[in-house]
Amino acid sequence: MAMYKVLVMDGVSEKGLEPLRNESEIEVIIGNKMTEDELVAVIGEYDAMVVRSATKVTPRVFDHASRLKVVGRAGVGVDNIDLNAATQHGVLVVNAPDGNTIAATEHTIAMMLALARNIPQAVAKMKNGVWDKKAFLGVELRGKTLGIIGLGRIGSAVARRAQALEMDIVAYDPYITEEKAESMGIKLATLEELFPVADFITVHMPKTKETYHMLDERAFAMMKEGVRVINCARGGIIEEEALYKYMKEGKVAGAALDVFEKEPNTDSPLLELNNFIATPHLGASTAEAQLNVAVDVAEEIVEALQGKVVRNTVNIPSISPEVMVKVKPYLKLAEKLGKFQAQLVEGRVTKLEITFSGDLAGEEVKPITTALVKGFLDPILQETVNFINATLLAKNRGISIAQTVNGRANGYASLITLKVISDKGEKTVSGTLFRDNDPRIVMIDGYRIDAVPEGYMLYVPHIDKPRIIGPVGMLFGEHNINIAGMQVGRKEVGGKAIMMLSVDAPVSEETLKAIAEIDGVQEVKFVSL
Ligand SMILES: NC(=O)C1=CN([C@@H]2O[C@H](COP(=O)(O)OP(=O)(O)OC[C@H]3O[C@@H](n4cnc5c(N)ncnc54)[C@H](O)[C@@H]3O)[C@@H](O)[C@H]2O)C=CC1
Ligand SMILES: O=C(O)CCC(=O)C(=O)O
Repeated sequence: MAMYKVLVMDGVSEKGLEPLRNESEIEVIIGNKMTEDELVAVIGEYDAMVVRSATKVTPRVFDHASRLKVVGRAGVGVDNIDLNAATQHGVLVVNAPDGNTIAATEHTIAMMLALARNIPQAVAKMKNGVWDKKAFLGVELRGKTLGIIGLGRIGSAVARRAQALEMDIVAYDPYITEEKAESMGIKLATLEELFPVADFITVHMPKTKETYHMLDERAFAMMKEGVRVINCARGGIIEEEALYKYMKEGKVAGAALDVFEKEPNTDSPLLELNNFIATPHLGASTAEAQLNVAVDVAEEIVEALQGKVVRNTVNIPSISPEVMVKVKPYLKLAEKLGKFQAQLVEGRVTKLEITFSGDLAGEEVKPITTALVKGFLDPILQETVNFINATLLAKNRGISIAQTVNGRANGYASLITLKVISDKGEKTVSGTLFRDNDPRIVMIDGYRIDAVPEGYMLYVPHIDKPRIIGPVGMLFGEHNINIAGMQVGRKEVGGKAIMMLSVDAPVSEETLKAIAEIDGVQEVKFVSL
C-alpha cells in the first residue's frame, strides 16, 4: 500500500518520473488539465505535486491541501506557485533550475537567426504557394553587437554561442562582478551604454519588480535604429505596447517573443506585424530538457517525502528535523536581514560577512547563513538558493561568504550581524529575536535601533538637529501615507543619526525625492520586506 500520492500535471516527461515510480511507497497519478475549482476538490488527497507553468498553485489550492508536503516545478520559473501561501502552509517548493538551460539558450539563438533571416515569414509564404525571394533580404550576425541583459545560466550560455558566431557582446547585469564577466570575455555596460550600440538585444533575467517593463518606451527611445529584440525569459520584461509602437514606426526592425505578459496569448496586436515572430513558450520544450527537469524534480520529491535534505528548495531551506527545531526561529530573521541589506547596499557586492553571537555561537548555523544569503540573493535571482548551493551561487557572482561565531552579543541573548562589502563601501546590520521569537533589527552601522523587519520601511540617515522628524512626518501626511512606526538612533548629539520608518503603503519616487530634499536628510532608501 503506497504511503504517498503524487499528482503530476502539465505533461511532465513520463520517462523522467522513474525516480518516483521506483519507490514502492509512492503512487504516481497523472492529472489532466484542471480548473482551480477542480484542483481544489482533489488536492486534499495528495502528498506531493509536480507542475510546469500551466497549473496555477494558488493560495486557495494550498488552503485545501491538507496532506501536501512538497510542490515540484519541472523548470526554473516559479511564478505560477504562490510561494507565500506554500511557506505559510509549511509546504516545500522545489524546482529544477539547471535542466533546461541549454534548451532555452538554443531557442534564443534560433530566434535570433530566424529574425535575422526571416525564416518563419518565408516558410509561411512558401506554404501559401508563393516563391518570394525578393521580400526577405536578411542581415548577418557576424560583427553585430548583441546586448545581453541578465548574465546568469542562460545569458552566459547565449553569450558563449554568440561569441562563436563572431558577434560582439555587451552585457548588463548589476549582480555579477567585472571579473566574472571578464572571465567570459565580456565587458559589462550600463543600460544607457548598451541600448544605443546593440543590433540585437536579448533578455535573460527573472521577472521582478526591477525587471518588469525594463524595455519600455524610454528604453526603446535609446535604442539603435533597426534593432532586433528577443525575449525567451519572462513575459512583461518587455512592455508589449511600447514594442508595438516602435515596431510600427520602424525603429525596431524585428522582434521575437517566446513569452508574453498574458499566456496563453493568440490575440496580441504584435502578431499582426510581419516582422514579429513568436513561439508559445517553447524555450524549455526539448526532449532532453524535459527529461532532465522531470528527473531532477522527481528525485527531489522523493528526497523531500523521505525527509532528506533536498537540493533545490525555493521557499524554505531543507534541513534535518533535529536541526530545524533549533534554527527555525532564526530563519525568518536571517532572510529578512539579507533582503534588507540587498536593498540598502550600493555598488557591486564582493563579500558578505556573517557573525553569529551569544546563544547562537554553539549552534549549527549553516542553515541560517543559507536563509540569509537566500534573502540577499532573492531580489536578484530567479533560482533556488539552498545550503548546498548558496555559497556557490554567490561565488559564481563574485561574492564571497565568511561565517564566524563570536560569544559576545552586545547584551542580547543572540545576535546575527551581516556586513555587506561592496566597491562603494560597507554596511552592517544586526538582528535578534525578542520574546516569542519576534524578529528585530537592533543595529545599523553601529547605531542602535529597534525596528520590526516587516512590510514597507524607509531608511533615512540624517544630521541630528531639530526640524527633521517633523517635516518628514508632515510630508507623509501630505502624501496620505500612514506611518506605522518610527525609530531614531544616534551616536552623539548633533552628529549623524538614522531614522527607520515603517509605513503602511509603498512610497512613490516623488515622495522619496521630496524627503531627500529636506534640509539635513543625507539619503533615503525604500525597503520592502
Ligand atoms: N522560455 C522558457 O521556456 C524558459 C524561460 N526561462 C527563464 O529565463 C530566465 C533566466 O533563467 P536562468 O538564466 O536560468 O536564471 P539565473 O538565475 O541563472 O539568471 C538570472 C540572471 O538575471 C540577473 N538579474 C537579476 N535582476 C536583474 C536586473 N534587474 N537586471 C539585469 N539582470 C538581472 C541575475 O543577476 C542573474 O545573473 C528566468 O526568468 C527563467 O524563468 C528559463 C528556462 C526556460
Ligand atoms: O516548463 C516550461 O515549458 C517552461 C519553462 C520555464 O519557463 C522555466 O523553466 O522558467
